[in-house]
Amino acid sequence: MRGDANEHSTASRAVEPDDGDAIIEFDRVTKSFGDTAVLHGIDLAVRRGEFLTIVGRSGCGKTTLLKMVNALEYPDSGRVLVNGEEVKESNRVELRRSIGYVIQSVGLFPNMTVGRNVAYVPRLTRAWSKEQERDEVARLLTTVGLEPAIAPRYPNELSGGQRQRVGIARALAAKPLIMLMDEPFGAVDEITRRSLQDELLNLQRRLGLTILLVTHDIREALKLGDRVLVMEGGRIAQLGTPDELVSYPADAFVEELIGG
Ligand SMILES: Nc1ncnc2c1ncn2[C@@H]1O[C@H](COP(=O)(O)OP(=O)(O)OP(=O)(O)O)[C@@H](O)[C@H]1O
Repeated sequence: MRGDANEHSTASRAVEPDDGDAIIEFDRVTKSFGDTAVLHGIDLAVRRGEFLTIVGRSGCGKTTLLKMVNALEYPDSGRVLVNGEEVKESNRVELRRSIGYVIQSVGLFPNMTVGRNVAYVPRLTRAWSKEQERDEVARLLTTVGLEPAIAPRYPNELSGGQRQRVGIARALAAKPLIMLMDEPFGAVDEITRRSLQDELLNLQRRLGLTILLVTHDIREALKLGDRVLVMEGGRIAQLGTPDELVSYPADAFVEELIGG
């Protein structure tokens, strides 16, 4: 999708919510917490198989936007649709199981081995037989660049980068079509971060995943995103390909972000 000649040619044009290929749609979504308005009428369509990165200052509403996709937050007005179905009307448990969610801080279950962590959702849904479980866990650990031999270890016996990889393997185990990632590489060193980014890009292309990834790091957003959503104060400042953002920043805020 990156570099696609059919990509939107204007720098700040949002995809229309009725885009036929959309897997996630936001339709005039607003959200407040008490007196604080956090999202102001967000219109957004994320395409199937798209890697969308979301960037913006702290508190601009990135996490809230992400949480609306897996029903951790609901809009005050407007609609969020996943696969054409309104999130508000969906079965929350099924929806969450079908969407991978990777966040920086709350990671793995500390009292479970790596293997049990990875197999968590398939165990709940009895998707794997006992024999299958060992093979699938090994395959997933290998997929995210880990030795299958770490399966019996506990999370506190791993490095931060290894834990992040296990978190991604756990999310992948549920065979999600959508992955929501909130600062997934925030706590790892620069070299590990780059290698995790590269592996994630490979995985996304190989599996055709739709990924929404929140980051503070504009370089990460430009590297990973087919499109980048820049948020400012609960609004979309710009939505465009990395090239569009760099060549045609929509306003001074985006320009400063890119420049930095
Ligand atoms: N459950 C909540 N109750 C009250 N206020 C909340 C709640 N969740 C978020 N907020 C507020 O909403 C605003 C947006 O929060 P959000 O987490 O979406 O921002 P963010 O862009 O992800 O920030 P950061 O980059 O710091 O994670 C902030 O002012 C935050 O304090």
